[in-house]
Amino acid sequence: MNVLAGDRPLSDLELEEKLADKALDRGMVRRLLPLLHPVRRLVAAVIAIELVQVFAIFARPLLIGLVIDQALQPFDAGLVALACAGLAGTWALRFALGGLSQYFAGSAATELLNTIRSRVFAHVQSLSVGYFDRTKAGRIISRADRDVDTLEPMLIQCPPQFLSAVLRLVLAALLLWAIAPMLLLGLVMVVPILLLATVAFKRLAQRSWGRVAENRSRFTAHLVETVAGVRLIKQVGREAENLARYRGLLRDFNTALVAGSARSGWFAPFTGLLTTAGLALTLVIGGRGIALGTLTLGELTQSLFYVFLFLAPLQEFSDLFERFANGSACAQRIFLLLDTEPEIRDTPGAVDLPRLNGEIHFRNIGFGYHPTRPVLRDFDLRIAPGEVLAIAGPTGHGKSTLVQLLTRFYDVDTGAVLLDGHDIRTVSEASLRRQVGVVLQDNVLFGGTVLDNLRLAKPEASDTALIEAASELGADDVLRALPHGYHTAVGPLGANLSQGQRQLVCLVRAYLADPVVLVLDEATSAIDVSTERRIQAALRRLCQGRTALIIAHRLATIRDADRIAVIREGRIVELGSHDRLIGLRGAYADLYQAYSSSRSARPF
Ligand SMILES: Nc1ncnc2c1ncn2[C@@H]1O[C@H](COP(=O)(O)OP(=O)(O)OP(=O)(O)O)[C@@H](O)[C@H]1O
Repeated sequence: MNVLAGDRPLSDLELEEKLADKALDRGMVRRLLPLLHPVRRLVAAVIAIELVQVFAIFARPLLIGLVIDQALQPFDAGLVALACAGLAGTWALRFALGGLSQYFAGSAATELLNTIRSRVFAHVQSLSVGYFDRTKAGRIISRADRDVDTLEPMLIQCPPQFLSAVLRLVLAALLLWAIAPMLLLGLVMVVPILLLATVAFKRLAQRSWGRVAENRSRFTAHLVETVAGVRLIKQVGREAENLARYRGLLRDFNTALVAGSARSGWFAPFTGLLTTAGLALTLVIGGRGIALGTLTLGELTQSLFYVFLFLAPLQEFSDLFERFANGSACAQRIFLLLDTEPEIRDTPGAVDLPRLNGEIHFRNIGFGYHPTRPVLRDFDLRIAPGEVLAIAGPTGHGKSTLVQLLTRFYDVDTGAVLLDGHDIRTVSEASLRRQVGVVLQDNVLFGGTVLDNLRLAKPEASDTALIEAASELGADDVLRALPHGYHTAVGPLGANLSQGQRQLVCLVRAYLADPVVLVLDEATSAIDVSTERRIQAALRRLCQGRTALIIAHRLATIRDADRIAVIREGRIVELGSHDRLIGLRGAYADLYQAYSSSRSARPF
């Protein structure tokens, strides 16, 4: 587990991510736009409201200019009152439309985020087991959760704000031009400096926020691993080291955040400086206009408002770009996840597996999780229909790998896995999973009651049918004795149940699914003698009439098996019944002897 491993080189996947960053940047906008399609009407409504607000904003300087030039000398109370009412009206409009705009934006955000979340979720679920073996859970969670959240400001808030800013900029420029072209020309001098700075800023910010998001996913991944492995961490007393590693990751995150913020931080004061310069220029040019009689006081006052309205959008661009940079960095990471293809998927002509007799053939298999480290070599094993075959052997020699291959969680490198002569790569995954039942060591249960978990295997079954199946397998009295019997909530991943109870639920679940081929990786942890007996009885009943491949850790299971295959370094070294293998006095006899002398319930 990486929680305990400390620093490690980047995995292939992470390197791949870094390389992919650049390539994705180009096509990203093209890929983001379709995401807005379902909420386009809501976004259009927000944009329309923003634009109406812009006109309300521009009415204010016009009204103030009007009062200064035409209602003060001589004083015209009617015009002043009218202008005041107009000003009040613009604010009332702002409040009313502000609420409406929030409502539309909120609805669009909810719909958009739910769509993206569901898409990411569905995609994650479709990925092959190998991806989850290689990728930290926290990294996936960070993408599906926080990265998706970060898309919302970019996709929903940025477009209306951007358009509003552009409109304010253009209108202010036109009005300044209309009052006195010189006023606009003076201001325009600062624009190229601002544009250049904005482009440079966007580049810097995007890189910085990409780094921030990556560092965030690292410490989330560490947190998720710690939660999953908390028992192990406590057991080996590595809390302090683990905390130190977490702090290190937080430090990296904060360093990236501070660097990102520092880079973003200079932009606002810089644009503020340009605004002040713009105001000063307007005052100088406008003051001269008043002195020459080409400009009225009301027009100069209006112009000062327009300077703000012209330059404020340029400042807002910094915030918009920051959100865009942050959002696009997250979008890249989400697209990278969405672009990850499942390694195992149905081939184009995949057919449904017909009802099997149950013959399994591992035909000259070669396989390794990494190309340079083979786990199984020239592995050839035939299991007859209805036969129960136990696999025994030292740890790490490839027993569970056979399960991974038979269930097609991984594909073989060479050779083939055949079921009744069908290469499992040529049949549909769904039909394969229907006929190959699996009970794995970790005995995973989902939140809900015992009945909910049993029903996973047979959704249409009544409660009575589910309980009947448990009785047939001899698990009824154990499950009935739970605090609320079959209605007991099993807790997260079945944590409220003992290991033995969990195992029984899983065996009943497999029984209900009624597969032709059963693959069982026996749990290794200790359980009490009476539960152990029940499990053995349930197992015997479960195997009746099915072909069973059992990674056996218990003596009783091995003895009950029709044949035993002993595996060493990915090859079969002995194959036969218990009595025959004992007679050989070879590897199996040694393993058996080791068990007998240790008197442990789990020799292998
Ligand atoms: N997902 C994986 N990615 C990379 N290597 C793996 C993976 N799973 C297993 N291995 C490696 O493959 C080899 C065989 O593992 P396997 O789980 O098949 O052993 P096993 O005989 O079932 O052991 P055990 O009795 O302890 O369960 C081991 O060296 C193991 O480290």
